[in-house]
Amino acid sequence: CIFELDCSTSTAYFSDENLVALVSNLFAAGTETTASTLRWALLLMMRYPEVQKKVCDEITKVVGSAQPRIAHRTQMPYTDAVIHEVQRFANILPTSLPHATTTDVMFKNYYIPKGTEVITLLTSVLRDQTQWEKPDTFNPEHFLSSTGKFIKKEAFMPFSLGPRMCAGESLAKMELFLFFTSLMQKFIFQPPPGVSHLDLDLTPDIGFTTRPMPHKLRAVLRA
Ligand code: HEM
Repeated sequence: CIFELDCSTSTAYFSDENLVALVSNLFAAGTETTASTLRWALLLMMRYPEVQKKVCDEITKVVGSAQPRIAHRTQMPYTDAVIHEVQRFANILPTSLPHATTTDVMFKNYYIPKGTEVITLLTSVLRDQTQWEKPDTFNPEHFLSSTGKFIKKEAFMPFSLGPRMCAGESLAKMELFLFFTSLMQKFIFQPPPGVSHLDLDLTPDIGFTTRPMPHKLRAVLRA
């Protein structure tokens, strides 16, 4: 079970109770995460208008006025890099989910007995100074080669790793691409009148997921 639901009261796999827990978990795991990432994306586009402009230019060139489709992604390295960098920078689940050792483990000279709760810190990888040129700065170039091609990075693991990594990774990636490009195709996002983009505060709010602070934004219809 993930989040707050307790599945320990039923022993049968296919009980109503289990079904309700599973469906609730899917909603909990699948909505807040994607929504928070998109909120970060809009805030970062307001904060970095030059990045937003490049995304819009790529959308105009590749998608035009058509409905964005997942097949467009491979032709849109800049937008792909921006979405990856939003996820890296936003780091929405910094401590992933708690796990427990199923056997006694020796790890880097530490003895961890069976049944010990283990919390992995995804921040330590997503902001690793040895892996990223500017770990604490929003910088889509982290995912771009010198010729503008998208490059995969081993240290990109906002969905965690291993057998219990995020079950919705592919769905989440599709959702992020389609929602983000559809919004950027239709609107330019700007701070409200009188607020400079340089003054936008990127300090995260406090909570189980790392969300941005509440911000006002202006969505101007693109001509
Ligand atoms: C930006 C979006 C998302 C991020 C960053 C994210 C990240 C994560 C992370 C870090 C975990 C914990 C992995 C671990 O325990 O090691 C997780 C688990 C999980 N996620 Fe996601 N997730 C996202 C979207 C989704 C979506 C859209 C769904 C499906 C509707 C989903 C379903 C799940 C489920 C079912 C688990 C538990 C897997 C298990 O315990 O075996 N997630 N997610």
